[in-house]
Amino acid sequence: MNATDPLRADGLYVSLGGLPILRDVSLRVGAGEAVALLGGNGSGKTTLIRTLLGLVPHQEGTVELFGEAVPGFTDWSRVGYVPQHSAVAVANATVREVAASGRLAHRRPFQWLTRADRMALDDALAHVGLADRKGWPFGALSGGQKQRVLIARALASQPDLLVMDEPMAGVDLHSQAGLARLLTSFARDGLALLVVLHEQGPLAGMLDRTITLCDGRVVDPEHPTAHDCAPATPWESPVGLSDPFAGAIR
Ligand SMILES: Nc1ncnc2c1ncn2[C@@H]1O[C@H](COP(=O)(O)OP(=O)(O)OP(=O)(O)O)[C@@H](O)[C@H]1O
Repeated sequence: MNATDPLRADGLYVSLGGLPILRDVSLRVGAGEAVALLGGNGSGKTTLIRTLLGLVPHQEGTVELFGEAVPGFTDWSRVGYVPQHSAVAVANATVREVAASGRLAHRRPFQWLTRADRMALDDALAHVGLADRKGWPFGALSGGQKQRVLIARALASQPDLLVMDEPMAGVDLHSQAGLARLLTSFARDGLALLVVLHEQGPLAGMLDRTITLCDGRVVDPEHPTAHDCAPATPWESPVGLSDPFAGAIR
């Protein structure tokens, strides 16, 4: 265990709207480590990463980024965050403007982009294969392209820790494989990665560990059945029809 791990959380409890959402959650991500956060719908994955980034307050426990307690941590240029793209609505901004917001923690307010800013931006957009879409309105992109812009935004900050919430959602298989190769090379250079996934998919080969949440708790890999968190069974029609619209009035 290293006191300056990019990310550490111990004994986190979080409630929202009076309901317990996270219970006694502890985890760490070391430099160069790639960790996947798995779990069913509503198990608390998004709440956990938002708590780790100080966006949701925790009632008990501790969070540390690079050895500094959250809240109180200030060096946000070291942290990249890719939210679910559906959570971002900036229809009138261009692709470049959205990606440039990833450089804010490096810059003074109201200053032009420096050469270093422009190079980091161009690199990030090239990495996600969107260099030729710089001037497009963000709102005109497909869901998968938006997701890639948000990844570029996080990469533009040249982070030491990258936290991603379902980055592959809506991204086509070819781009997923490209992103997996990119993240593998960044991890080799020391990037710490925490990524929420529904399935490991193309990232499986680069993951060092997985952490599974069930009902707001980390599932103990030694006793995985301690809570009833079997994967959800496929949806079945109550009348036994395989096509959910088969009984609709036409
Ligand atoms: N602001 C809120 N107020 C009350 N309850 C909330 C709030 N945000 C989330 N929750 C609840 O917390 C639980 C965990 O939600 P969360 O979004 O963290 O799960 P998740 O594992 O990311 O789910 P999914 O895979 O479907 O995205 C859910 O039951 C959700 O309804």
